[in-house]
Amino acid sequence: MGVMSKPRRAGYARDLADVVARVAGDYARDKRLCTAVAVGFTGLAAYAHYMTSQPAIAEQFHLVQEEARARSKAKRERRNHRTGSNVSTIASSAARNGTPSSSAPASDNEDSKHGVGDGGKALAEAKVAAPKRKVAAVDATFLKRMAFILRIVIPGITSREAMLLAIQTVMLVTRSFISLRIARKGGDGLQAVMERSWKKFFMVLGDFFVSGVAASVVNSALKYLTNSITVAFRQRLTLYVHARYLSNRAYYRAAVLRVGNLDNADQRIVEDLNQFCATASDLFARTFKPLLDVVLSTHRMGESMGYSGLTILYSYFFLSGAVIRAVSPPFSEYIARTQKLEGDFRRMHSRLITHAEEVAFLDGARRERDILDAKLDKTTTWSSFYFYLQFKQGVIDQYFVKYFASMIGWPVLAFPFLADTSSRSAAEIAARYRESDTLIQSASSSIGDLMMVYKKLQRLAGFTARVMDLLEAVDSIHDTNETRTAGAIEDGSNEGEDVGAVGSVGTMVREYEKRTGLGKLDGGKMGQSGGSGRGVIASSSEEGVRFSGVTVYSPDGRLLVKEVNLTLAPGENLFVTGANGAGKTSLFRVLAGLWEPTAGTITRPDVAGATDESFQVFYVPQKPYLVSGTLRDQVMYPLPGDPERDDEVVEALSRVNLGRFVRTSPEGLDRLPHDWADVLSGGEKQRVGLARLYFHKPAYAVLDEATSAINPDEEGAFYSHLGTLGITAFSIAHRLELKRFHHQHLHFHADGTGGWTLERIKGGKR
Ligand SMILES: Nc1ncnc2c1ncn2[C@@H]1O[C@H](COP(=O)(O)OP(=O)(O)OP(=O)(O)O)[C@@H](O)[C@H]1O
Repeated sequence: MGVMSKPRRAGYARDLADVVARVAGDYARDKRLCTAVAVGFTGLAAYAHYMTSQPAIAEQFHLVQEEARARSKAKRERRNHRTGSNVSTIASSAARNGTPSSSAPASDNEDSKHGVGDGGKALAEAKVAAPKRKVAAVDATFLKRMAFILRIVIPGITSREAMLLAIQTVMLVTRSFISLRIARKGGDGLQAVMERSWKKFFMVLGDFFVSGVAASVVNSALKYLTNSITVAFRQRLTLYVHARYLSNRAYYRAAVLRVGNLDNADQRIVEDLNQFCATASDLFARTFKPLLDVVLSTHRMGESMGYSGLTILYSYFFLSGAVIRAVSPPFSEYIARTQKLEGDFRRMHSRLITHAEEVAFLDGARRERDILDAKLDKTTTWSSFYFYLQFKQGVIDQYFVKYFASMIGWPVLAFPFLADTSSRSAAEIAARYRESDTLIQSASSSIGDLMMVYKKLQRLAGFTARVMDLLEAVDSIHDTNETRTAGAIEDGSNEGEDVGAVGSVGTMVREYEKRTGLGKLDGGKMGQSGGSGRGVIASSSEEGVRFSGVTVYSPDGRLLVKEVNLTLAPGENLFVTGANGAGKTSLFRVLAGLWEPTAGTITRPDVAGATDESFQVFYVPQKPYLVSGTLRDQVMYPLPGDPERDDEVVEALSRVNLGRFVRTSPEGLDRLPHDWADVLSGGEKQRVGLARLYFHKPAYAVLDEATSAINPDEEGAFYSHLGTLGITAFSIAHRLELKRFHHQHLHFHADGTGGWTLERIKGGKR
């Protein structure tokens, strides 16, 4: 290319300045537009300034910057220590900076509470050694996670989900072909008008009529299929989680013992899984269709106007896409955080519903409102910040993907026609121009859609992180429990019926971790519950229960009871006393297998016919749990209601003086109020607990202040009936009058040394 002469360059510059001045002048003459723009922009700028200068939102900017700094520092350090021993950098630097680590929010600190004596030390070591969870981002980790989740939601090529995806693929192809035909017919219609051919015009019209019908069916079908895929994915994934969350008491370990760092499990299972599935199935349609449209329209345009202009257009898209992705904030991570805040807010409302009566009695509405408002404030502050970032990013996205792209597309479209020296008729050129115009617009908007897929991907990555955290947590909680079950409790009676099915999934998760090198959650590695888990719970063919040197710590590491030795023959009732918080219930948590003893051995007999631990040691608390269901369901819980056993249910209810509930209600045992907890008085709730005990007739029952709200006159009859049913009672109580129904008395000193005394009760009767 020759060097341009000076006067020529000056001429071009003058022309350019002239064009700019004319465009500006033309714009300025459009008074209405200018006024609207000036007013709108001023309002927007004022609002944005007001929002971003709010201290809470300004604080968010600060925190996010700090986090980004901490993250890149951690990344650098990880690169330096590829061996991976020093992996807690994000958390520690975030903590130093006073910022939460989004990957393991708040719960990092909570974990340290689980340390228990030696066990606590082991936990701390496990925590340091455990690889840090990755933050949500569209990267290799995301792809591995997606591949893993997809294996769950699409279990095989003959599955319903695979079929649905196949039908959707065919529909998407059909939709693209219809679009092509409509573009061609648009050009043909113009040609018919220019040639003044009625016949051709009506043929085009007829074609539009048919294509329109086909397009509307296909469009609706695509929406329907996307929704169906969402539902099918959700069902698979939620069943998968339920199978693990509700086996081996994983829900208890997660909720009460905080194993697995699983916050807001309810929100994750109900909301996040659904959102993930909806985003994933939508993404498929939104990626596949534009991709196909681009390929097909490029091919068609290439035929009519050559490929060189298209190459320029596509290079532009490629480059601007890379730039947009580079300057985009980490929205995936922000979505995960939004979900967490929403979950926290929702949990506070659930608590209010659950404890409505206590709050009302205490007139705690004001305090509750403050708590709820504070949570709302956190959520809305974050959302305002998040949407502001989205707005800023949206301006860049819109301009480069939509408007600047059309500016490049136009000359690409027009040049080949401007330079056309062939003998084609004007009508034919107009028809092809119109067709190419439609195609280039559709290709540009498809590429725009594809570039915007990164946004969807970020959204998906955010939900994927939440979902994968959930899957890893339920798996790790389940696994530690499984190991414990296999190693410590030898009777195998607590194997749930679905454990087999779950086992294969557990293997999948482990394989996934091995393959990907992605670590489990810290809590999962800890292998602890209430104690450090050095003790053993064993079953034997001997009768009775024996505690040998049993030591129990609380989950927050306090010694509750040290080296308890105690043997109880069947039918020998134990009376347990001690100050509040002494550890009375905890000893029986250990007996029931909820917690592990830190040291010692608990031996309990194999109970014939017992299919679950809860049937060996039946727990009756001061405020029994009332399941959602009928009166029959209350008594038969945890078994499902079975009308064939109504006689037994009625007998149990009559024994605890609740027979009138059956007699006075027309629905009898089928009575189903909104919530039994609102219907029954405190004493009646306790009676339901006792009726449940009579119905199940377990070998052992822990009665934890179970008769505190019942007339003391009835307690003699109660203990005597337990004897008749062959139930051995461990009674935790503060009222010494109960002592006479027992044979041994265990007293906890509650002095921090784990001290206790055991005495035989003279003349204890049943
Ligand atoms: N999930 C838990 N996490 C942390 N600490 C716990 C947990 N469960 C119980 N504890 C603590 O363990 C200690 C013993 O609790 P436990 O319920 O055994 O007391 P208790 O003797 O039955 O008391 P009370 O007579 O008041 O019912 C208490 O200090 C309690 O705070």
